[in-house]
Amino acid sequence: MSKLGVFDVSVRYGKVPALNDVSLHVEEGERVFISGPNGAGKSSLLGAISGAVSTSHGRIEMDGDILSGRPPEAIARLGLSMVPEGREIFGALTVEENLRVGVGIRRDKQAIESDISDIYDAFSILGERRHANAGALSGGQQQMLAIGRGLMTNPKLMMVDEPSLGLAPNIVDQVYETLVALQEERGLTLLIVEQSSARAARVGGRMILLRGGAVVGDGDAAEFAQQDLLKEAYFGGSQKETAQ
Ligand SMILES: Nc1ncnc2c1ncn2[C@@H]1O[C@H](COP(=O)(O)OP(=O)(O)OP(=O)(O)O)[C@@H](O)[C@H]1O
Repeated sequence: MSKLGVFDVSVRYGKVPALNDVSLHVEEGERVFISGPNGAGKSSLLGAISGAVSTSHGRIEMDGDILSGRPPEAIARLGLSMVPEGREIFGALTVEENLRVGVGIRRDKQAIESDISDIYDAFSILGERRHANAGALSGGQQQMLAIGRGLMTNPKLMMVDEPSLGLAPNIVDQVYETLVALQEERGLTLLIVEQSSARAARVGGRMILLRGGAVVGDGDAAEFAQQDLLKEAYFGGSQKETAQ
């Protein structure tokens, strides 16, 4: 049984189709990048899995439990965590208050403090700034906080929507390095929206390419990066879709 199974899922916004019969499987402990041009349906896919977006067709399962039709809180309780695009941290709350926002759903209250200290170990800047308002953090620090908050529900599967967005390349390196280390430590399964095949190849993992609401590719991120480099060499920057 796969960790995550998406079976023929469609999403529509009124008359606008966003996903058309998408099927994919993610195995336990895998790191899978979802890539594709703007409007391909990447955020809609993550929204459908997390329960934030309704599906018009199909079925989604995690560890054999059917997620489709359940509200986001119930899906979070089953062990799925979502780090949204734009991070959605609470600027007027402190770093530590942000980390504690989602912990109400946890049953293992005694593990909360040790998880907070693990997050401060992984992202030391968050520990140093634990009493600062989150709104005063840099973009990279806010991304680290969003990931930290995503981990506070002790998920089995974490989805991260465009962690690179708006960050300088060296900060993106730092965010990914820690994300990969945390994944290995915790045996997490990761699904990450990442536009850059080159970046995904450097981090390493599998890549699923969406276009027009459909899966048009599934393989090693390094192969996609290679194809994008070739396309760029032949056609120049105008043909690039996933290379950056
Ligand atoms: N709330 C909404 N209402 C109407 N249409 C929407 C809504 N959200 C997304 N869409 C449309 O659904 C399609 C897929 O959008 P989605 O945001 O899932 O793609 P994406 O690959 O994540 O794009 P981006 O990289 O720009 O974030 C697009 O045509 C988009 O315009």
